Amino acid sequence: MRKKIIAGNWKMNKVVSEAKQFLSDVKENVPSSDQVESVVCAPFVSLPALVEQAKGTDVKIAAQNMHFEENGAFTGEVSPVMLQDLGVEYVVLGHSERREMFNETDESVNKKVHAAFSHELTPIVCVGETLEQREANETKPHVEKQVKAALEGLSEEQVKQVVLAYEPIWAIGTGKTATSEQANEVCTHIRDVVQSAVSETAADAIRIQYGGSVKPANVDELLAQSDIDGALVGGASLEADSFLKLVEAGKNE
Ligand SMILES: O=C(CO)COP(=O)(O)O
Repeated sequence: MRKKIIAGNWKMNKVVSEAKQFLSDVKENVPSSDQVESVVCAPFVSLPALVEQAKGTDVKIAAQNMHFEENGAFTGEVSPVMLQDLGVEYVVLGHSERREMFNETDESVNKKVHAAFSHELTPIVCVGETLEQREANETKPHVEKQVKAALEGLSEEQVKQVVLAYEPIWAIGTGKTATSEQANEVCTHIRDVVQSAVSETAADAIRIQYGGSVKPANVDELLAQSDIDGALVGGASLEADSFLKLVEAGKNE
């Protein structure tokens, strides 16, 4: 049985004091990490404070991006070495906003996935189609290409630890959630892709989140689907109450 993973992706929101307030509101109230993984994906500037505050609690801290190189002349970038040194445990890679606005490619995502494993960071790799691709019936081939590229060159053991997040771009921040059946259909396809590209064991173990307008009102139905193992949540993860409802839902399924 795959353990559910609920991750709040704050995107470019919250100053450090707000981030600390959020963590103090949730840290004693999240379910045990034996039951569900609760992850907060925060801007770089808040990571040191959040990692400190999360010590000894069931909240895990994630970065929202990183460079693939360990150090060097990359002005403005943050490296996997720096995240590992801080005690960050997860890193979101290849979010559609980064692919669309910051030139993230399948190739750079794959390099970052390898860099994550070299530095004991668990990658949460985002994939998903645009509305145009969905309407042109290109969802499955597009997502398949992204998944295969992201996992290229990983060992079976590493693939088992990856978290994939299926986020249809047309459902992000729009209030339009994919129906749970639509979401599950693509997540099932992703698992089939992992099975044929890697192995049945890897496909059974890998966790696949859904993301795109997830909120307390629709999370139960999404998590009840056969191939959805969690949620990557933007807007509805910003308030402590709402985040707590989402992680509780992960526990119940
Ligand atoms: O992009 C997302 C999470 O990474 C989804 O954002 P929303 O939950 O705000 O639609």
